[in-house]
Amino acid sequence: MKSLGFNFSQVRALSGAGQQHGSVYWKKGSVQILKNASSKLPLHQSLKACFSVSNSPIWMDSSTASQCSALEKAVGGAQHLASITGSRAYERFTGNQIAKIYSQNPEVYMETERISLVSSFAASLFLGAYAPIDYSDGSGMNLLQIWKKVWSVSCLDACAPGLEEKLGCPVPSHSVLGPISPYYSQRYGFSPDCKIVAFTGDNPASLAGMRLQEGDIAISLGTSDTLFLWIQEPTPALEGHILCNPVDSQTYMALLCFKNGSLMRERIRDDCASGSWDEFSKALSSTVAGNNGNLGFYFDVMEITPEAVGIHRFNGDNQKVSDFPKEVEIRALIEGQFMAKRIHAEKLGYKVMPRTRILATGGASHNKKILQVLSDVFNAPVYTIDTANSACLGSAYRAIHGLIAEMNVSLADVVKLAPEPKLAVTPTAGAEEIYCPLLKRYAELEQKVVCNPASSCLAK
Ligand SMILES: Nc1ncnc2c1ncn2[C@@H]1O[C@H](COP(=O)(O)OP(=O)(O)O)[C@@H](O)[C@H]1O
Ligand SMILES: O=C(CO)[C@@H](O)[C@H](O)COP(=O)(O)O
Repeated sequence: MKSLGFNFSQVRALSGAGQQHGSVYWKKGSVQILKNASSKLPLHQSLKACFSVSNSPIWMDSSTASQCSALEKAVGGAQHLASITGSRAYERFTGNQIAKIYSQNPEVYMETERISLVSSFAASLFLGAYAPIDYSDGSGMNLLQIWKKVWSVSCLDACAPGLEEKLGCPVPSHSVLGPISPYYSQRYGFSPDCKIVAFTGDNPASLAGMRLQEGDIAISLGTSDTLFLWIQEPTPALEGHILCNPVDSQTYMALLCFKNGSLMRERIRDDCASGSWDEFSKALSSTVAGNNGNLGFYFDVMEITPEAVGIHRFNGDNQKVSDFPKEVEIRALIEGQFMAKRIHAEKLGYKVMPRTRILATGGASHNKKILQVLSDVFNAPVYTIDTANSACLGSAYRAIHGLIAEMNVSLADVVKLAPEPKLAVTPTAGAEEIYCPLLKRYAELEQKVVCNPASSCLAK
């Protein structure tokens, strides 16, 4: 941006977002190095000795099953943990990741003075000091008591000793953390008055960028697929996550995460469409809604929602088949991914209503043929915003909001002049009649492919 001539001196506030759940481990004494970083050097040179863990765990890590069981046991069971933190124990959630580091490398843990999320890590760079974790991204750790918005002592104690001190106090997501560090004003020309507003997770930032309203459903088609809703009175359950709302601390956000998103679509695109999205889209156009009853489950890696792995194809008579013609495979993948989203959103209590709007974002939301299937499966119109990078736009909105949020101004008021989402596609006539019975079949077949203790996932 500097070499493009961007005028940093005009920036009044900035915020940002990071993939949720990942964690960064700062070595004892690092805060001084961060504070005193020389503006003559790039940050990576000044900070290279600051980290006690060199490979930070990210959300795709699922190696903490034993820590998850221990956490659920320590607090009185999976539902009880969900009632406290909004989610039962998940492998990628930061508390379980920290517990693993502590149990495998206690000396590394003891050497760590601060643990940041990806979001609060990035905020720390701009602040030149350790930035607090915001309530919304903090809800993805299995550590935050989401009702009182304080760390849960029983969860902290179950994960590692002395953890509260290493996490710092969580703050409302709209908090102004302080002015930008001298490093950034000297090196890039920011005004020393530029404010840093708490950073948050990518999905919470997307909720802000899409200006989600109650009743809307947001579907992000990025590396992972996620689905999120704005809710007033959540009931945390054994499936899905409840997070504090990033733009309104009194309300909540429900989130479902599907690990087999774009990477799965890319794999089928490479196998069945010569690696071309155009060819992939043509296959969707050349096949009929409902795929003549053929449907499939495509999980190259262990899925989060539902817990299942492997590729499972069924013909119209519910018989398992080993392959489909290429075009049928492509439609089965996309229909299957969207049917799963609708079924699991409905399990969370969401109902598709006549006024339902689906707001689509993420890389695959550029693809109209994919959006058409989404619209047909949900029988609802799909909208997109000009930029598919809603997490980035949401960070800009949140930065402006942070400057005046204390005056009780809502984010909706701050961004009311921003362009409205654009209608991308509407449901095809007759889609509801096709997908109603298919959704029922998909839900029944899903029961056959999910992992449960009585059956091996891989054997099916
Ligand atoms: N035309 C397209 N059709 C379908 N998927 C696409 C298309 N263009 C990009 N993508 C997908 O978008 C993904 C990236 O989405 P993005 O939202 O940037 O990811 P992230 O969640 O990592 O931020 C890529 O993995 C790619 O598969
Ligand atoms: O784990 C989750 C949400 O719970 C992921 O959605 C991550 O937040 C990162 O997503 P991508 O940006 O890689 O899709």
